[in-house]
Amino acid sequence: MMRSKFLSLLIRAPSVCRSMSTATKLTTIDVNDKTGIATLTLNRSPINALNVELLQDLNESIKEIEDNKSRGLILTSSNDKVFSAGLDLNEMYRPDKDRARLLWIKLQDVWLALYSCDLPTAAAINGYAPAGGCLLATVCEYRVMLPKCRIGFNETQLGIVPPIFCMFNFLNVLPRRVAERSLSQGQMFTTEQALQIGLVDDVVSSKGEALDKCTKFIDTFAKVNPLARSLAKQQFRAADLQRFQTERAKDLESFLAFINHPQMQEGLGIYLNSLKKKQQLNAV
Ligand SMILES: CCCCC/C=C\C/C=C\CC/C=C/CC(=O)SCCNC(=O)CCNC(=O)[C@H](O)C(C)(C)COP(=O)(O)OP(=O)(O)OC[C@H]1O[C@@H](n2cnc3c(N)ncnc32)[C@H](O)[C@@H]1OP(=O)(O)O
Repeated sequence: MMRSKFLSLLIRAPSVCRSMSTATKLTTIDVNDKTGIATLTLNRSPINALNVELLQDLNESIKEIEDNKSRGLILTSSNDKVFSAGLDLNEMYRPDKDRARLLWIKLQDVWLALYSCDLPTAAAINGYAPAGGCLLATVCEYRVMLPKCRIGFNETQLGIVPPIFCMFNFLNVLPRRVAERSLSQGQMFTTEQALQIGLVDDVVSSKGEALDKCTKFIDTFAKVNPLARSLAKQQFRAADLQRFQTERAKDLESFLAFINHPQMQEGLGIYLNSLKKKQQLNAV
């Protein structure tokens, strides 16, 4: 009797989360001991702009989660309004050349690590996800998003050619025609539009609900052999990965040439200024 009561208490005990990363990092990992699923949280205040250090921490966290044999990976943000603002424009404006090179290499590494990740991946998009933010969300296999946010690749609106990995992500998620049009127009979608075109799988009203939906998605693989699942995923993605490896060095040089172009620098300065001005206007 005592034993069965003890057992039932154990069964009903709330799930316990273990933290795997140190507090000094710009990412945190929480592994739910009950589900075995790791939640990887972007934690660079104020807007999770992707600088060298955040990308480095993301790479290390993804590896840590894979090495610890988690059952799945959920990507989210600690900010309740912004999932990620994309690349940190300050790393590209009047750049330190070595850091700019490192920035792009680390972005490529993060994309590669998530695109080829052995685990099922899901994004709980709890805020705005422009450009690099959209890259992180769409590299995952499943997405849920909070209402009244925006997501998309706005690169062409900024005069930037979206790199090939943006195209791979969109082609995995959207019909080809929609992917091509939205990338070439630099469209930003509202949450509701994103749901309508299939850019996100579901809309939820809170971050907690987003994490629950992502957990449920990862649970759909519970009875599937992990090796078979992972190899099936690799099979779908192999051609993109091969093309990426062939073009990665050229992609890096194009990025560096592009951001070092005087016109691009002028445009970036104006854009950064307009973002700051927006805040000044809000304060008036
Ligand atoms: C085949 C071969 C091809 C090779 C390819 C070749 C070349 C490719 C070349 C280049 C590719 C470069 C790719 C770039 C991808 C990117 O990710 S670029 C980044 C795009 N991101 C944006 O445009 C987002 C802009 N920001 C916003 O829309 C809003 O800030 C927000 C995210 C919606 C948040 O709004 P919120 O109201 O909460 O905050 P604020 O707007 O007040 O911002 C706070 C603070 O942060 C500054 N800021 C905003 N975004 C960025 C950013 N991305 N980087 C750095 N700083 C940013 C903003 O200025 C405020 O600053 P403060 O006033 O000083 O506090």
